[in-house]
Amino acid sequence: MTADRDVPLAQPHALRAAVLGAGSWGTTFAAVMADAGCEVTIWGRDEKVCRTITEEHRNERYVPGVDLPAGITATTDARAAVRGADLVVIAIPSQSARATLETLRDVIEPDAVAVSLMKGVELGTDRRMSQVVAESLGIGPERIAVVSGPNLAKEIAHRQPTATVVASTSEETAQLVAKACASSYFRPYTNPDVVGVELCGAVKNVIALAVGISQGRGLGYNTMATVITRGLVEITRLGLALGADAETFPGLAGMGDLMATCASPDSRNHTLGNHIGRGMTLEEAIAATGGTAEGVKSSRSVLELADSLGVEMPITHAVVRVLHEGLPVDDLAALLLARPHKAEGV
Ligand SMILES: NC(=O)C1=CN([C@@H]2O[C@H](COP(=O)(O)OP(=O)(O)OC[C@H]3O[C@@H](n4cnc5c(N)ncnc54)[C@H](OP(=O)(O)O)[C@@H]3O)[C@@H](O)[C@H]2O)C=CC1
Ligand SMILES: O=C(CO)COP(=O)(O)O
Repeated sequence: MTADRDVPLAQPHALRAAVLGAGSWGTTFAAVMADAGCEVTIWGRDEKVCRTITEEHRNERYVPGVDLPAGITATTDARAAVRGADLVVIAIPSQSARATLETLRDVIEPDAVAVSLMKGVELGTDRRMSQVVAESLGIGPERIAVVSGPNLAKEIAHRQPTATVVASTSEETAQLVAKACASSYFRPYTNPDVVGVELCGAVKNVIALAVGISQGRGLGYNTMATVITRGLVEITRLGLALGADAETFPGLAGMGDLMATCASPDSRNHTLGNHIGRGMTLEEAIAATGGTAEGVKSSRSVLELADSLGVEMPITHAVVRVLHEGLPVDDLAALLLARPHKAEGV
């Protein structure tokens, strides 16, 4: 059995964490870890954002209206943030992870654990983020964890309760990271299935784009339920081809996150899809959405990965055709349904 396992709530402790990324999830996860008793330093690119986090305990640009724990500091010096950190948490767009982490390879502590919060697949290499982290920081899988689940930052920033999955091939590492983020409103479960948990996080963004596009075209809940359900099937198919555990897909990182992202108007992927469905160009939709919608780029790398394994992903394929190959949005539904008869199932 490798399903999500229960983890007792952590006692406060003083792990030192560096969070790379002062965006909505980096800032929110920093607050989660501070609430769990960690000493947290955020690295951000914007001097003003860093100053207001440290001095006013606010990040109005990315987490408006939220008072952050007073102990969190922020700096524009990534190397200073990482030096001495027990945990290096990465919350920047997936496509920028490799370049950023390579500059920190020589300062990360020899026993530090890297924690990926990113939900994407690298373009050009089709690597999952834990693979990018391993290659760019030069560390083994036992020092890497992935955190993924139904974790819309805006809700968590307001301390609304949710659960998540901490995945690592090392149970010790998974437990460490789970304890570093466990609180009364944030409930981690551990899972050794890094491949499955990461794929779920990356591909659900693509499925949320498809749901958003359908809704933007005025299609209803039957269509939404069909896309979500068949979306989970194609995520599962890809995951199994990559050696993931079948039990991960109906869990928090799979069905849980898929539901949250496809249903919430706060999801950037869902929102961006909606803009496309209403007739915006991709550039207009990206600008109107703001923030990182990972599915736009990862739709292509996920499809490449699937093609390389001979795995069919019709919804992902349709999203790629609409976003990147000029297929009119009105043809999306037809493309999803115009497939030869097959029995239901993976
Ligand atoms: N928001 C959410 O609810 C959740 C997000 N995630 C995942 O977390 C990751 C980060 O997302 P999120 O925080 O929401 O994104 P945001 O768009 O809110 O913030 C992105 C952050 O990354 C920085 N950044 C942007 N481009 C680069 C670059 N080229 N190099 C280095 N830093 C860069 C931004 O800095 P600047 O402000 O200077 O541009 C900003 O600090 C994504 O993979 C996302 O899928 C996972 C779970 C929940
Ligand atoms: O991953 C998320 C929720 O778990 C956030 O989704 P978006 O990136 O679409 O906002």
